[in-house]
Amino acid sequence: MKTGLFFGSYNPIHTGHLIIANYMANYTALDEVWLVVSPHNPLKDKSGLTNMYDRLEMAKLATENTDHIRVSDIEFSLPQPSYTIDTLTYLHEKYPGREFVLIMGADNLVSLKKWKNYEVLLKNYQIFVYPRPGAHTTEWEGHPAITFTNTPLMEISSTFIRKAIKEGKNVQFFLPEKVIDFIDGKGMYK
Ligand SMILES: Nc1ncnc2c1ncn2[C@@H]1O[C@H](COP(=O)(O)OP(=O)(O)OP(=O)(O)O)[C@@H](O)[C@H]1O
Ligand SMILES: O=C(O)c1ccc[n+]([C@@H]2O[C@H](COP(=O)([O-])O)[C@@H](O)[C@H]2O)c1
Repeated sequence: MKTGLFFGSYNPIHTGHLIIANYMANYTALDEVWLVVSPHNPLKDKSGLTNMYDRLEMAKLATENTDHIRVSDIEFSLPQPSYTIDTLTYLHEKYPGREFVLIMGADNLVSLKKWKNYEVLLKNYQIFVYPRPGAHTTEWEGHPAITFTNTPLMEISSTFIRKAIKEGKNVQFFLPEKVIDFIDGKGMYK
């Protein structure tokens, strides 16, 4: 079973994430994609980060009726910040029958050399990378662990959405209706 792991803060999950997850789960050699909600990205400041249970709930609401896409809270019970190599080691032990592949945007590949044990990660795992606007990744071209995919480019980010909500703008279609209702109901990002 080839499983793609799409790690993220998902603060909040948006249509960009969902299109990538759909593409990876249904248009590539992967059998499934797990959206792994990370409590705390080690390279990001924790202030301004919505609590992980709300981020998890939004990811679940967004993927309720999707094929081959699941949401994982596996990092909630692991030490923080969330180092991907440690999560992979844990998952490898827990699911010995699965082959895990990492999915990341080119923006994360640009900072990969700052990640904990990134050489071990590259030695033991395949990484599917898709383009993000402004991310320059030429130094990685031809690397045996890295596969660049042809997913569409979408210039949308959680930062953009949080700012738009704060400014009272309409965010319809940037994220699923159910997630918007959840955010409104809790008065988040105001
Ligand atoms: N519009 C998008 N298209 C494709 N991939 C995206 C898009 N937005 C985010 N991603 C990717 O999804 C993963 C999780 O990203 P993350 O949760 O940090 O979202 P983000 O929108 O980049 O958030 P933020 O703006 O808060 O940094 C990362 O690998 C990131 O590259
Ligand atoms: O392992 C690391 O050193 C490491 C460094 C930076 C980011 N990550 C992970 O990469 C994922 C993407 O984070 P984000 O905030 O861009 O969605 C998230 O799961 C982080 O925990 C992991």
